Amino acid sequence: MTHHRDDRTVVVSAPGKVLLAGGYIVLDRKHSGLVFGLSARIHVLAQKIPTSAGVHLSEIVVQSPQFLNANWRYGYRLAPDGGGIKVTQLQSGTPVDANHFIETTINYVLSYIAEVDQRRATHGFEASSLIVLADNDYYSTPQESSSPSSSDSHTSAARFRHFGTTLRDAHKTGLGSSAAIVTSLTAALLAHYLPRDLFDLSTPQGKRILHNLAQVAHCSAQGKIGSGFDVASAVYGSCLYRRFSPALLSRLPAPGEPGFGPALAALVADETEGAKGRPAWDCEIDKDKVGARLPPGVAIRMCDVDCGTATVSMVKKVHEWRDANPAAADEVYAGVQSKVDELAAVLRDRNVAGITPVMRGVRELMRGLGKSSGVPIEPESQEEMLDALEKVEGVLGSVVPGAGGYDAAAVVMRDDEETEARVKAFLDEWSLRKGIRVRLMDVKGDTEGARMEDVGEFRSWIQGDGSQAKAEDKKGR
Ligand SMILES: Nc1ncnc2c1ncn2[C@@H]1O[C@H](COP(=O)(O)OP(=O)(O)OP(=O)(O)O)[C@@H](O)[C@H]1O
Ligand SMILES: C[C@@](O)(CCOP(=O)(O)O)CC(=O)O
Repeated sequence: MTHHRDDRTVVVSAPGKVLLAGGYIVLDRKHSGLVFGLSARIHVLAQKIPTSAGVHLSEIVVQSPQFLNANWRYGYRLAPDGGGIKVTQLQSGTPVDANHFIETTINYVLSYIAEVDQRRATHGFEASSLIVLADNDYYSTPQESSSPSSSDSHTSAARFRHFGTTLRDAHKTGLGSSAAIVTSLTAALLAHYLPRDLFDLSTPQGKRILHNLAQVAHCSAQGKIGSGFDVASAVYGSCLYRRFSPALLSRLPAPGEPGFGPALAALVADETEGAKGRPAWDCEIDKDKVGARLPPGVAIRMCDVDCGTATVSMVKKVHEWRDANPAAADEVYAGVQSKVDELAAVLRDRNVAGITPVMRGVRELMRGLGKSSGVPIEPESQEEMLDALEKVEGVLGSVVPGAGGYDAAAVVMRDDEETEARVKAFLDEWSLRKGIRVRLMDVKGDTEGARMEDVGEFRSWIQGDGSQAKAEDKKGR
């Protein structure tokens, strides 16, 4: 097997998201949503698997060391007739749950790479190891488990907690783990296997490739139900987002089918045509309308409510109501859209006094949409809590973000220790009084999207002696 000089050791991270305003309406291309990236990131480390001389491995191993039984091994082969690279999960020993998001992403990304880098068609892919490390706020921490991840010899162990459960039993906090993992895994594979002239995350072209490919993989894994705002913010960070036409993906053959590889590469490169002969990717990702930073002294924080919400059925019910009541729906959707635009404007213009009235307006309209459609977008329990929370000194506004429901709540508040202490005290008291568990997470709104990380910070996760990482680390800067 030929050694590819490009099989670099890399770490890429992508942020979680919070859709502050525009839930439901952003599913319709006529409208847009205001999404912020979060400081909680999912990191993926990609490295070669060291093998002894003469030993040839042909697999990709993915590990998520913060969870039990979270190791997946994949084999891959070239499918005939341009079907791309077909990936299959290999099982040995204890059966492992399939990880649909990871398997689909590897399938799409290897197929893309084989298409754009012709050397791969002849030499194939060397074995690689991918390690997924999620910032702790993605999951509620079980009270009984506070043990650090893996062995204490890992310097980054405290930073990436072991959750003491399988992924299936983990309690997500709703920060968009699937979009962040699909995005960081896509970028890590691209950066590991491709030379820099074909993929460089620091360039606009690199970000476009990452965005288009991650959207396609995420949509496929998710069953094409989302607007894609979460992948857009995982790549670009905070933005005003208008979705792409759903028809864009409809002509792509399924992985393994004849013509899949070339069709995927053309779609990612945006060489296919959409409506009226325009490029197929018609999404709009506007960072200028949101501003490069939050107003000084203002933070977006998240409260973990530790309950789940069934987003898919909520979307279905809202759409049923909209289809049955088009005139009323148009009016509510237009109202929400004007609040989306106003909120983006007050944040961009650093108009701190303007935040409270606009956010109240967002809540009122979303509550109305929920009541009309019979969907608990801002359920009474959340309404009561947010009303009380907004009375805490330093809180500027709050909202049940995204699809709403019983998941996390977002709070826009003064970014100082006194306000944080007051909010924490309020949530402690509220939890006690209501017999629930609500807590302020460490995560904050952050405008940056996917980025290459310093490999040196992840040295303890590198297999072998880490010397390759040291060399790459120097090269990368
Ligand atoms: N740390 C991880 N390691 C491996 N896979 C993960 C990890 N975190 C999430 N995933 C993948 O993402 C899936 C969760 O995606 P799902 O869309 O249900 O949640 P989400 O994106 O966090 O939802 P929300 O938008 O409500 O925040 C998991 O089933 C798994 O496939
Ligand atoms: C309801 C919807 O508009 C937002 C869902 O957001 P979240 O997953 O609850 O953060 C769906 C979507 O845009 O994909």
